[in-house]
Formats: sequence, structure tokens, C-alpha cells
Amino acid sequence: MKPIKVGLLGLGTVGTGVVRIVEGHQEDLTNQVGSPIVIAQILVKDRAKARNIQVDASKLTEDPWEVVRNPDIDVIIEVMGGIGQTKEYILEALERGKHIVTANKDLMALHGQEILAKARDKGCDVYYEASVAGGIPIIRTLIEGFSSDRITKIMGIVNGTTNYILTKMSQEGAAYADVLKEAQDLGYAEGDPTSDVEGLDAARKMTILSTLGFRSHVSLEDVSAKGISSVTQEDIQYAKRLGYEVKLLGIAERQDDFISVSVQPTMIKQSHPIASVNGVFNAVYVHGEAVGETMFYGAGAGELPTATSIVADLVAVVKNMKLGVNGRQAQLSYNVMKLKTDEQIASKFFLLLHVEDRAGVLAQIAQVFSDCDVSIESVMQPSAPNKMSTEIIIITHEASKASMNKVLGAFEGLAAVRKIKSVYRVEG
Ligand SMILES: NC(=O)C1=CN([C@@H]2O[C@H](COP(=O)(O)OP(=O)(O)OC[C@H]3O[C@@H](n4cnc5c(N)ncnc54)[C@H](OP(=O)(O)O)[C@@H]3O)[C@@H](O)[C@H]2O)C=CC1
Ligand SMILES: N[C@@H](CC=O)C(=O)O
Repeated sequence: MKPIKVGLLGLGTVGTGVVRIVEGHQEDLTNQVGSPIVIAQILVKDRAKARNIQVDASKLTEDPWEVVRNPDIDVIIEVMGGIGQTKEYILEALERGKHIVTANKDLMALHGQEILAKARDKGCDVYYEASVAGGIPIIRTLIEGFSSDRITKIMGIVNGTTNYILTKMSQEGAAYADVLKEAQDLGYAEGDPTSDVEGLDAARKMTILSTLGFRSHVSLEDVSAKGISSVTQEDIQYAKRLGYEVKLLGIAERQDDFISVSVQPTMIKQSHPIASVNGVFNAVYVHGEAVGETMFYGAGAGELPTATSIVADLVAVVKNMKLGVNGRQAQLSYNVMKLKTDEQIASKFFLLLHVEDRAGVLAQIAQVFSDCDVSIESVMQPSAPNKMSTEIIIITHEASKASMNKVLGAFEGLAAVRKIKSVYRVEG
């Protein structure tokens, strides 16, 4: 049996997991695809670096073109990260008829359409299951499992690092900076963790999920994104008192031909299954018109969970090779959708305000809500009043984003409101 030869770009957290699974599950993989799978060459930045896996040193190279242009290699697994140069390597590999498996959501969110078009042109496969939600097979699920349905909502925790941080802040009162360091040490965070904590990593993943779910091209600029760096211990504790958890949620919604896609720290009811997804775990809730509610759960980052998705993609590529059907995937984004306006985007909101502590203030605040067409579900005054000011928490009924922006604008000019401390979308 002629072996299938793989070129591995990157031997960090995920690349190491790929080598472990390909070697550790070799017999099972060979039985599934009918050929042994061999990792023939590995690209690294520094060949001399100490590694926590033993690999044949002669396979390591620092020259990407040596791997990408190697005529013996059938499949390239890209787990080095990066956008500009990495895209060049992938396009060159496709040009040479090699199939691609990648975990790179940054690249797929920004250049996925171009890469997939080139792959179709060249009769090659590009699989990217590991790019969203690590070990959860959500991409395959959206493409295949929901092919018969019309998806109306995708809501998920799609970043392991921030869920790890928020969980530790909520359950152990831990400080944000300390937990971020832990997530980096565990290999969950990106090289530059700003993209995790500022919501960009989740926004890129939501770009991919909403493109597949709504079968319409969604670009990164269509996704409004806010991260967790402004979430305070105080917000988390107030949320818990009111029966909510704070989670960084990606939310994509469709109504007729209109969609909205966003990422933001959200207060979600403790009774919703997403509220109990903790640590590095991810979960994606999908609502389909016909199927109703579904949810998918698993490790969202880390060496072996992510590598599981990559090697499953490799198996799919090799099976296609045996059948001679590589590059025959159908066009997945054919709908034309418009973005919802702020008038069309609706949710409940949580507000924590610092207000003057004097008679009549609550009435003034209630008037602003009423003038802006936002109705209040509940008001709570959590702190003991002092002479100068006090805190109030307001939860609204469902209101449009445009109306809520009007309320916030009006508060800026209202002396009774000393500070808008926090505003959260509320779900569940
Ligand atoms: N970590 C995770 O849990 C997940 C990661 N991903 C994605 O997988 C990809 C890899 O992530 P991860 O394994 O964590 O990253 P790491 O930083 O741990 O590993 C990157 C690897 O690529 C090599 N590399 C990077 N740049 C170059 C370059 N210019 N030339 C040659 N080699 C290079 C590094 O070499 P050297 O070892 O010599 O430094 C290293 O082996 C990223 O796209 C990430 O977003 C997706 C899902 C989960
Ligand atoms: N940094 C990412 C890694 C997986 O995509 C995360 O924390 O989810």
C-alpha cells in the first residue's frame, strides 16, 4: 500500500497533537483509509528548539517552500497560524495539486472564499474543521447535518481562552490577568492573546459559522465585536445575584433575508445550557426552523481536541482521494442576505448605573426609557445609598439596539446619571 504523505506546517501545540494522533492511531487510520499515513516533513521556525515530542530531526525544516513544493507530499496540514505568508504557502500548495487541512480561522475568515475557489479550480480539498470550536465537529454539522433545514440562530461560546478566564473569575474570584497567563501556559491562547480577549478570534469564527449556517457570504466587517477586557468582577457578581452568568457569546440571527452577527459579553440565564459551559469548553447552540433547538459541546482549544478535528479532516481528504472526488464540494454560500439595521436587532439589556441619590431620580430615568420606547422589566438598587450617589440595575424587556443607543445617549446629558457603569445584552 502506497503511503499518503503529509507535510505539516507547524509543530506547536496543535502540530504536536497531530503527530501524536497520527502515530498513536496509525493502525486504526490505516484501516479506515486503506493506506498508511506518514508525516513526511515538518516546518518549524527554529529547528534547534527543545520540543515535548520526539520527531526524526531529518524531517524538520525551516524552509516553507521545501514542504509546499515537495512533489512527494499529497496533503498539507497547516497549523502554523498567520495570514499573509501562510496564504501564499496554501495557494502555492493548491497550485501544485496538494490538498489542505487547516486550523487557521484568521485565514479562513479573511481569505476563505479565495482559497476555496482556488481549491475547486485545482480539484483539491480544503478542510478546516479545527478552525472553529476546537474538538467540536460543528463545521461538518452545519454543512451536512443541517443541509435540509433553514438555520435561524447560531449562538455560541467559541473562544476557549475567554471562557476559561470568565469561569475562573466567576467561580474563584480570580483576577483577569492571572487567569490569562494560565490560559497562555496551557496553550489555549493565540500567540497574541489580544485577539482572544478583544473578541476578534470569536468574530472570525462567527464569520465562518454564519457563512456556512446562512449559506451566504458573511465578511469579518459584517460582525460587530467586543471582548471581555471591560468585564468586571462586580458585573459578574451582580449577574449571578440576578440568576445570570456572563459569557462571551457569538450570536448570529436570521430573519427572512436579513442577518446580524455579533460577539459580545452577554448575560445569559443560568437555566440556559450555555450558562453552564465552563473552562476551556465551547458550545454552539443552533436553532433550525424544522429541527428546533440543538446544542453541540466539547473542548474548544488545546492540543489533542484540536488535533482530533484535524486528523478527522485528513481522513476525509484521503477517502476522497481513494474515491477520486477531491475538490467536488458544492458551493456553500449562494444566498444573498442583507445586514439588519440597529432598528431590526433586538434583545433584552442589563444596565448598571451610578445615579444621584435623591428623590425623583428614578422617575427621571424611567421617563428616558419611556421616551425612547424601551420598557423596563425590573429595577434593583443593590448598594446601600450614601449621601451622594447610589447604584441601580435595570433589566429591560426586549428592545431594539437603536432604541437602547438613544437611551444611553440621553443618559450622557442627564445630570442624575453620574456614570453608565456597564451595559450587557441579555439572553435566555
Ligand atoms: N492552540 C489551540 O488550542 C488552537 C489553535 N488553533 C489554530 O492552530 C494554529 C496553530 O496554533 P498553535 O499550535 O497553538 O500555535 P503555536 O504557536 O503553538 O505553534 C506554531 C508552530 O508553527 C511554527 N511557525 C510559526 N510561524 C512560522 C514561520 N513563519 N515559519 C516556520 N514555522 C513557523 C512554530 O515553530 P517553532 O515551534 O519553531 O516556534 C510552531 O511550531 C493557529 O492558526 C491557531 O489559531 C485552532 C484551534 C485551537
Ligand atoms: N485561542 C483560541 C484557540 C482555538 O481556536 C481559543 O482560545 O479558543
